[in-house]
Amino acid sequence: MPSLRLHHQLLRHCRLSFIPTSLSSSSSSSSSSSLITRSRPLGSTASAVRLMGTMATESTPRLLFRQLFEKESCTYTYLLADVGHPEKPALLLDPVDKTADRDLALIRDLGLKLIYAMNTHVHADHVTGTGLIKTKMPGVKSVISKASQAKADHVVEHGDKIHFGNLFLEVRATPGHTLGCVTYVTGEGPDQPHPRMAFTGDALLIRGCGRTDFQGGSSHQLYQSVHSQIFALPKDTLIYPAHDYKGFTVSTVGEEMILNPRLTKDEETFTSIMKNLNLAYPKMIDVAVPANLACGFQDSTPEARASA
Ligand SMILES: N[C@@H](CCC(=O)N[C@@H](CSS)C(=O)NCC(=O)O)C(=O)O
Repeated sequence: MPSLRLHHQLLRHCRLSFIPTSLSSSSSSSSSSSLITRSRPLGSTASAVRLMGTMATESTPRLLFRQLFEKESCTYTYLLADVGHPEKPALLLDPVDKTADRDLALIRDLGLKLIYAMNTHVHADHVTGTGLIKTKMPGVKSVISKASQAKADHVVEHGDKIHFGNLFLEVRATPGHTLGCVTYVTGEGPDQPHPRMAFTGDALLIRGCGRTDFQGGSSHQLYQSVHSQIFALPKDTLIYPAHDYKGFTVSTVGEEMILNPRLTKDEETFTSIMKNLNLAYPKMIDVAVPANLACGFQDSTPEARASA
């Protein structure tokens, strides 16, 4: 029975806090603990930027994964680390300022080395924890998409790979909720987690999707993004969104392709649904957007931005 199989898959995944990946080590695996690589030519820019020169002995990647919740904005923050690597390099996806201390305490307790604090997009409903984390843990680098036009240490584009230890995330452009939305997907390969995991931000929510009525939103773009970049992933890919308002924690591509009440419709019906959502503007939008364009610093003067 397909629904039962899905249920077992989810249960199995949720019970694992350490996800071992393949025991075989790839001959091409990187020995540095952090790196952002770009497969396309970049003109005069180097095609691979080494962020930390630390050399480590090759080790078996093993994913530590935690889903963390911020209850005021119903935001999920995700912690991922390669605990098979001697440095235990870690990254945080979509941290919130209000829970930054909790997240950093967890990272210290687990003996991880946080290298990236990343955002899927410029959030409108809460202030990102990225700026605060950078001040509290010097050396951490912020990451966001170039299309978001926000300030960060590293701006990434579709196709880039974000390495942490011997694991990596692939960047997929999924505009529509905002112009600069990206989905981060765990890598494909024998040493990478299976099933794959997609961190969809607000592009695809469980049984829903991000609104498209501000910040360069477009229902047409969102529909195309989800269908071409997320629904094209293997059906067992786990969906981890940036928000949930109903108590869901995880879904799969296969499940959303069948059960998502908006994205299973044709594009015209989808557009009409989105036009008639009639949602109130997020309460914090006027504070959050300028702050998040400056890496989460609420003082968005040029001086504050320069020191971000
Ligand atoms: N009430 C909340 C904002 C709720 C909201 O608008 N959520 C966004 C994502 S955060 S910008 C959204 O896209 N929701 C889609 C949906 O269908 O609910 C607040 O005031 O912060």
